[in-house]
Amino acid sequence: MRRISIFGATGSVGANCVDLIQREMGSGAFQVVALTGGRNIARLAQMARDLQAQIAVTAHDDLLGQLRDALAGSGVEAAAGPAALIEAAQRPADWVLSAIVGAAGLAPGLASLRRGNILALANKESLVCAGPLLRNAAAGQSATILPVDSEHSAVFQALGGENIDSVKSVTITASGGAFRDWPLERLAAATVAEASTHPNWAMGQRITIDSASMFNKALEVIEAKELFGLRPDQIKVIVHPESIIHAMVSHIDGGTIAHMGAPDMRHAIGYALNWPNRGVLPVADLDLAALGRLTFREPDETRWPALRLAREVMQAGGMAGAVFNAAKEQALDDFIAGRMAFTDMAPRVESTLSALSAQSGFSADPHDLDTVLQWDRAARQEAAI
Ligand SMILES: NC(=O)C1=CN([C@@H]2O[C@H](COP(=O)(O)OP(=O)(O)OC[C@H]3O[C@@H](n4cnc5c(N)ncnc54)[C@H](OP(=O)(O)O)[C@@H]3O)[C@@H](O)[C@H]2O)C=CC1
Ligand SMILES: CC(=O)[C@@H](O)[C@H](O)COP(=O)(O)O
Ligand SMILES: [Mn+2]
Repeated sequence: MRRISIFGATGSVGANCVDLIQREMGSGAFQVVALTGGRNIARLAQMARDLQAQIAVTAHDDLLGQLRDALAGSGVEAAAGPAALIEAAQRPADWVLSAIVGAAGLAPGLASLRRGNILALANKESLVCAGPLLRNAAAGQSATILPVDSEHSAVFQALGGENIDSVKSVTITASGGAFRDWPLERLAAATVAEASTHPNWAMGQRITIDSASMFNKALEVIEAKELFGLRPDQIKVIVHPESIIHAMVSHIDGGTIAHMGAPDMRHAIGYALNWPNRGVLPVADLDLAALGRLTFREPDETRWPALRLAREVMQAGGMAGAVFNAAKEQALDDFIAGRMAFTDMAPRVESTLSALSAQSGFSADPHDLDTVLQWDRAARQEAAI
């Protein structure tokens, strides 16, 4: 029996995980400790009831009353606010899913690693902001970070525990997102609704827009560096519109191992949930003959400047990742609110990186949570319109 907690249970990744757990209810395989959410109180309470969680936590203090009412008579504890999220992360558990969106996922994920749990990490932003902090926390407690992001789960599986020294390069695939085939001159007028439609994956709105701008892939390149200890020049991106191959690991002996599967996050989540074993998952089998062919193309960095920015961020090191992510989150907020054009997001992130680098370089200590959060705040302020 595995004790599990899900941070960001009400989101797209969280709900996929809840779906997998629900299918096992009654088998005694899992005991649910904590489920957390944000504003979707009805969904959080229903999940907590269905999974008989010990505690349900909303990130928002002002929603505690609503959550308590929704859980009345269920026996599930209710709590609210950032401190309650940390307290939930510190509860004894064997496996914790980090699926809050954005840098807000960093502190609970860190608290969970410091408790020595297995952290199944969908929240790529925390590695981009504070990779060394998380890696140190994991090493100090003999805790494990398991990738849940589909490309990184694919790399992990393709590596199969082999020595990273035998790896020549790692290629992660990019669908190209909503605007892959749009004429460049149309992009400035792209609407939020248009950017919020993904060709292959069903995901939350923020990551879907990040796929269209390729900021998602930019974050993932940095995530790959932090997770696998790769040099920046070893990490490649290729546009693969079908999203069937998720990543490829190329070895020094000329062999390349590709990981393939239907674009369904329940594979990567379920792989982490069953690790180090494998279990049957509700994921469609591949039918390659029906697919007919798989296609690939080089990413065009005029269309997707975020990829160049990711390389510059890795080169700069230190707090550049935290600034990059925070500026991107702010620009995304402004795009979603209608204050910024789609094509202004990357220039805004670039100018924020330049401004903060000019002030003090990026050389602060990335091993300290408060310092990371200070840089995050400064970057949001600088990036805001
Ligand atoms: N969706 C996908 O398939 C994939 C997602 N990822 C990564 O996984 C993470 C989650 O993505 P996704 O599921 O799409 O996101 P969603 O927007 O669907 O869900 C986000 C979750 O985080 C909660 N939340 C939002 N803001 C806060 C906050 N400030 N504090 C605490 N909780 C908060 C939401 O609560 P509520 O909705 O109740 O307000 C919800 O539970 C992201 O880091 C993303 O990059 C990685 C690979 C694939
Ligand atoms: C499912 C997943 O892992 C997403 O991060 C996905 O990769 C997004 O698709 P893009 O390749 O369009 O960014
Ligand atoms: Mn991904």
